Amino acid sequence: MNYAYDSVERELKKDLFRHLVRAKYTNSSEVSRNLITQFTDDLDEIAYSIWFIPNRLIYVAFTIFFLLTFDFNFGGKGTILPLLAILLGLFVVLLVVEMMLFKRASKLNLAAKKRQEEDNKIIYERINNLEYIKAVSGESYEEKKVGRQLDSTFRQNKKSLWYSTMFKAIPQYVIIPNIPIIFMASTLVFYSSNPKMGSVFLTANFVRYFFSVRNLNNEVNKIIEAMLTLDELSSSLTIVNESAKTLNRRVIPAEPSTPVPRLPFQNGDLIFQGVVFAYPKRPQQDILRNFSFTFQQGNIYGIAGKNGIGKSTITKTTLKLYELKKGQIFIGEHNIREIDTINLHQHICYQTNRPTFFRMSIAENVCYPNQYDQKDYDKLVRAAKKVGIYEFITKLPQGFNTVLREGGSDLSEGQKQQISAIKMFINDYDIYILDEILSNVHPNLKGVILDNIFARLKGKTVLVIDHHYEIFQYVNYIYQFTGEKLIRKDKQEFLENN
Ligand SMILES: Nc1ncnc2c1ncn2[C@@H]1O[C@H](COP(=O)(O)OP(=O)(O)OP(=O)(O)O)[C@@H](O)[C@H]1O
Repeated sequence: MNYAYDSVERELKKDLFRHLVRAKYTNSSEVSRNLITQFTDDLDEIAYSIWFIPNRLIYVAFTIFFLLTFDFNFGGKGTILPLLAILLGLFVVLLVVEMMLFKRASKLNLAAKKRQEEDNKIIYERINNLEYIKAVSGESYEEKKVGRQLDSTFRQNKKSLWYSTMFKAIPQYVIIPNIPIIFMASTLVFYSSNPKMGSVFLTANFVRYFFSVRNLNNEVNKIIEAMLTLDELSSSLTIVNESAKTLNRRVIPAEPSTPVPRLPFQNGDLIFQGVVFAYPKRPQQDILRNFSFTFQQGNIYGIAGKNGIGKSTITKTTLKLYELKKGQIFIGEHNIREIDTINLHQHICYQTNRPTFFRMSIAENVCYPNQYDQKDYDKLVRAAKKVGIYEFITKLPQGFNTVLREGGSDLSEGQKQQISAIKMFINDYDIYILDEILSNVHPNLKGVILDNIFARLKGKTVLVIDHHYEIFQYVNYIYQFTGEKLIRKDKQEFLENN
């Protein structure tokens, strides 16, 4: 009874978490992006809708016309011409300043929009795959970091909003409204010489000033509103972060129902360029320290190294389970940062001594994240035979359709490793990472399975990480990992001495 109640509660929490992460985060980020885009577009539109240059030229024409109706010889101290020249000069200066600010504002807006789009792309990708990552690897995938990144995007958005406001609104609503004031002041000087025309001119400028100020007021309100909305979104994000922390984090398998199209890779070279990496929990302790290396397609690399040196970390960074501190990782010409995580995992076969299983059938599990197709059944049978698990599966009541318990707790460790190895035969990957595979399989059987596996992996990029060096007889090169570099070892000598 209690158990049932607990599980219902757990399901609800999972749902809530899913909702918070998927819907809320994504939504907030999108709202913020739309807000910025709409706001900057609004400013553009307003700026152009008031005629920009023609509007200012009309001011000049009117000013000249009105001034010409006044006494040329104002007080015998000179002619109208110097005054006209000053007014025109002032006008040109204002126009140039305005145009410069406008240009700067447009540039800033464009940069802000571009940055926003890039940020969003990365954030969406990470959020959308959060559960997937947890499901396939059990890695926490830096939820807190995603939250922090979102917060900083918000702060940046707010900053760019301020910039665009300063650069666009100042010329628009501070300089331009004040031009009528300048005109009004200059009119007053001549008012006595032609009160009738002076009154008309003063009224016209006053009306213009009134509308400008009213416009300014509306726009300021709009800016304040935008700022408040961003603040609200920002605090709702904090709530999401807090809730996420307290919720049950149990792994939920990502839906394998949407087939992700495979991205064509030119080649399967795996390239590390100046990679610096530390786990988010211990940010000061760099595990990969300026690590650069190219694993070439067609070669099998054996990687040895003492415990905790960072061999598996090479794998985790390749699978994009974490963000790098510095540097880049490429597959062929593609920076993995640009590749969707699920898509990336369709190119990399990651085999470990602790494989993950979901509460779904054996067939579905070994095809994941691709979908199992009935017509692949024969392939499945052939693969199961190659890894020595066919007999066992056929004895199960539903064979390959037997649904496993979450984590595969109804299988022995060796059986889990054998079933997981089926993946290498039914899917076609570019890169294979074999991290202490088949460690629980009986040595006699393990030898046969390894023969089959390495026969299958010809022409691929293969990394073999292991402390049981017998497996290194299958590799082309042996390297010792130090955290900074891979040091080449003589294969024969290594196998003889270890
Ligand atoms: N999720 C994690 N958070 C924090 N530190 C971690 C995490 N995973 C691994 N580490 C640390 O990173 C270092 C490298 O771990 P890694 O698993 O890459 O080593 P390894 O060379 O594969 O070791 P082994 O041969 O024992 O499997 C270790 O010191 C480990 O304690």
